[in-house]
Amino acid sequence: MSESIAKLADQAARMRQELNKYAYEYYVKDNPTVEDYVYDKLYHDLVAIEEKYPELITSDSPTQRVGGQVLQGFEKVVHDVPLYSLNDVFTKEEIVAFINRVKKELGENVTFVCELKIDGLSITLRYEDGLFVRGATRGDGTVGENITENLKTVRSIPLRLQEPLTIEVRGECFMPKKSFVTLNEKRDEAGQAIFANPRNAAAGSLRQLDPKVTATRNLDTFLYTVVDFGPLHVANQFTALNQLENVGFHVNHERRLCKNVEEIWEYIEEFQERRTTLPYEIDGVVIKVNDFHQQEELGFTVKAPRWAAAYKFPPEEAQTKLLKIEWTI
Ligand SMILES: NC(=O)c1cc2c(=O)c3cc(F)ccc3oc2nc1N
Repeated sequence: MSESIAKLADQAARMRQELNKYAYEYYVKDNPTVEDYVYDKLYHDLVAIEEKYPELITSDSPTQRVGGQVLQGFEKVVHDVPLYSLNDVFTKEEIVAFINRVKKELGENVTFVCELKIDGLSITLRYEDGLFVRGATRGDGTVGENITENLKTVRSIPLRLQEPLTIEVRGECFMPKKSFVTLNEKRDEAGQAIFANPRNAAAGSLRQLDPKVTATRNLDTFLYTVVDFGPLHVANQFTALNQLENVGFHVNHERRLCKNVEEIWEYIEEFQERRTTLPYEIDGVVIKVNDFHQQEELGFTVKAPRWAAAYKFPPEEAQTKLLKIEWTI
């Protein structure tokens, strides 16, 4: 590589770092430090360099987010570690039973983490030396579909982590409510079938064979699990979530440490109230034992972790029916 090309390569690398930093501030920290036109100008200048010298293009360049070719289909991906589902609970009594069972096995010294249950699609993301190498759907928990090209178009998914980590992380890909309304308005105007809910719209958008279509759907993510938490050097779920955000992932901020059923129920009631005001759909609250060693002690059943429970909100229409019944009595 000649002297001037080497200098250009360095300049392009610095531009990518700057652009990825702006994207992290905007999509992950929700706290942009520059106006959009600054980002757009720098992005435009990087595209100009890469168009002139394609050999300088790297996989983590933001210009590579919207993939090239339309796929014929999705390759199968076998998950080294299965993506389990969660045991659902529907009442406070069932939460009490869950907490009592956990405390019976672990003793009284247990802390729980409550997280919002995002109503999207489970995804798993693999990084090697900090670079995004593969993204897949949950599928049946053991075999999913390789949707890397489509996930690369999701702006909150980092193409390069802030540290050169080799890890696999899991989370939810979802369509924000505002994007869902706009998409359905456009589809309705175009005489196309509209999506029933944001979850279906996200599923339909991730199953597009043409990444250029996925790129228009304004999908977002919240990550919540590190498959092998070794590289992150964290001992519990709460710090794992903080670390996931520090290395570049979008993590939901409404997470809360709870010591007992009362605190858990307080969190549930708060978000049952706030549910309609959130910019994304949730269908409940996930309650997890916080300490990873205690999680390992409890382990898994065939289908679900014994150290977590998903409290499901009553469906909204049922809630209004309930209100009506109370009113007539
Ligand atoms: N939809 C969600 O927002 C959400 C989902 C899961 C899971 O499905 C899940 C499945 C497991 F086997 C273990 C932990 C989990 O944690 C989770 N945490 C969340 N916040």
